[in-house]
Amino acid sequence: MKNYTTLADIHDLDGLIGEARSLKSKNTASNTGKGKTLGMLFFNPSLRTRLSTEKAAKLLGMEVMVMNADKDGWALEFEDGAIMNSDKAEHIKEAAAVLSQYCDIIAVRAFPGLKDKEKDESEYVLNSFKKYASVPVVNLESATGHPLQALTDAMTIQEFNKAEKAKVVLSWAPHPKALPQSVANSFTEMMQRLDVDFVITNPEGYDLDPDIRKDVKVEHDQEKAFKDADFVYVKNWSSYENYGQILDIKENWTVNQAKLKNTNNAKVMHCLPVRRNVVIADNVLDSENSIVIQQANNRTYAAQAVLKRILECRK
Ligand SMILES: CCC[C@H](NC(=O)CCC(=O)O)C(=O)O
Ligand SMILES: NC(=O)OP(=O)(O)O
Repeated sequence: MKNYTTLADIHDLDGLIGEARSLKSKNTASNTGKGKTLGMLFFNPSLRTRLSTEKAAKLLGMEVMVMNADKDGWALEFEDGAIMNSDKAEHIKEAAAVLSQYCDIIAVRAFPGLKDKEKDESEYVLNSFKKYASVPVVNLESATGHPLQALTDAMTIQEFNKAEKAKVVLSWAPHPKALPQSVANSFTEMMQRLDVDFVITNPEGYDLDPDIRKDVKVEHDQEKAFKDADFVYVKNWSSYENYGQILDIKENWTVNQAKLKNTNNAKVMHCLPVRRNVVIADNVLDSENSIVIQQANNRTYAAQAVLKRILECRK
């Protein structure tokens, strides 16, 4: 594994999930990454990704450097050939080349602007780092995907599944802000690689990118979708077809205990952070149905397995 920027970088999914679960059961440090440095750049906030990936790197014996690139770094120019006479102080060409001298792996978080679909879908930040860095690049959530989260989610479903073929439902839920489709996109891609019965439920106007959901069933009636579900993965995303917009939805899509009545006593998942009583009600998050904390714990081991594969590939 050279880079980990999309789920296409995973060629042996069962093996990678197995490695993550094995690392979790051992939970001991190793020297795989001794003398190596992970550099993490955050252009947006984080709790889980920042701390779990740092822990993962340190469990491998790596040094870690973290930077709030949006606050502490120079404003970066990503356009090739730009005449840099305005507010951008440094070109990604120099920034990525210099970082490649300090770090053995560069990891980047850069959310979409949600204003220009084409620009966001170009993944210009992540792909510029891939183009101009001379070391592997890891996606800590980008404009269109969150592959570390999706690997974690697959590992968690495998850990908790009791059904021969689990029914997994990705359910939209409301949110006061316009959020990326990234987590929902990567979860949707990942569920298509697992042997599960996968359904997406969202209001009209919130269908995800058809190139990502392909022929996955989309049910605009949340109650119908929840019937016999073993896992309900809850996440907000802004409209894709009315790009970046929040639409006026009359029905109540907040996931509460009453909505789980027709499920198969479903386990409820969310990548976190979660807006309580807007996205998911307290009576779900504080119940046995919720596995969001166990899910967040798995971020460390998913990241450790990915970093380990990248380091082993560099030997
Ligand atoms: C891992 C999730 C990161 C991000 N979530 C948010 O930006 C939530 C922010 C908020 O609730 O104010 C998202 O939805 O992609
Ligand atoms: N799920 C996730 O990526 O959380 P953070 O945004 O806190 O890193």
